[in-house]
Amino acid sequence: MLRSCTQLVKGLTCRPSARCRLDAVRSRGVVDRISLVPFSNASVTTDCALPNDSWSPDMLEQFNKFMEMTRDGTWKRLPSYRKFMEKVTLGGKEYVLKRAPNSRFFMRSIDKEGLGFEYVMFLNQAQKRLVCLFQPGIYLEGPPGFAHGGSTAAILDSTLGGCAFYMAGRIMTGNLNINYKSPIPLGSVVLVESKLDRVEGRKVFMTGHIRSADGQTLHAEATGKSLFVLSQP
Ligand SMILES: CCCCCCCCCC(=O)SCCNC(=O)CCNC(=O)[C@H](O)C(C)(C)COP(=O)(O)OP(=O)(O)OC[C@H]1O[C@@H](n2cnc3c(N)ncnc32)[C@H](O)[C@@H]1OP(=O)(O)O
Repeated sequence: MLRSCTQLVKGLTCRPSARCRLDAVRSRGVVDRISLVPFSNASVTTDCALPNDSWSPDMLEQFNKFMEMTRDGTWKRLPSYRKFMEKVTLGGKEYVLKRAPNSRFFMRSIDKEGLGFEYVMFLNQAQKRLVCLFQPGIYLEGPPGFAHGGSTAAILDSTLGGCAFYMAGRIMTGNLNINYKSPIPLGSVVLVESKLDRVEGRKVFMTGHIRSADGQTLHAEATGKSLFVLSQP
């Protein structure tokens, strides 16, 4: 656990409090082509894709590495909220997404930091890639000490779906094929990689995999049959 993220988040300053306010991160490295408007309720508008005290040194190291790559604009950090966005501007067109008043975005539904899905996503539009740094918390347990396969599917779905969304438009998951290769230890840091393979009409084909942060272990892979279907125009 961290004492403070002041020293660990390279080039950025924040108060050494439980909730770091990384304004410097918020103001850069965020997707500009697409505008996402979160709900106005303060309890759900905190950007969760920023370091908090539950992040391990390995998670921070990976975060710093990707933040460095946002400097020249090739990679963008994606903000993330407890409630999903209410408006999306995509390719100049605005979509209003109606949500139930007390609903939560599934991936951010556990309030206490570090217990559920801790993650941050980075998008590379030129390469049609989205990478997610993921640290599974103890509420995601399946086999003793390891992440539940459903949580692995959820982070793959969100990463591949996010990539399909940012690269192609509004989608629904039609089919997600996963081969589970090696269990993911709770509290470890893994890299979830996704890439847009091809678009055929309304079908968006994606590939992806999950590796340990050191690259040595392949935890899971999503095959080329994984399919996201674009909404009807
Ligand atoms: C930054 C964070 C971003 C977060 C991203 C969030 C990602 C999470 C996304 C989700 O969790 S979505 C929720 C889970 N998914 C669903 O509940 C979807 C349920 N299924 C449906 O709503 C519909 O079946 C679907 C929209 C997927 C497709 O129905 P449509 O009536 O719009 O399309 P249609 O059935 O006409 O199929 C269009 C094409 O896709 C093909 N297709 C559809 N489903 C398929 C399937 N399962 N396997 C293979 N092909 C499929 C279909 O054959 C056809 O191909 P062709 O154009 O070549 O004829």
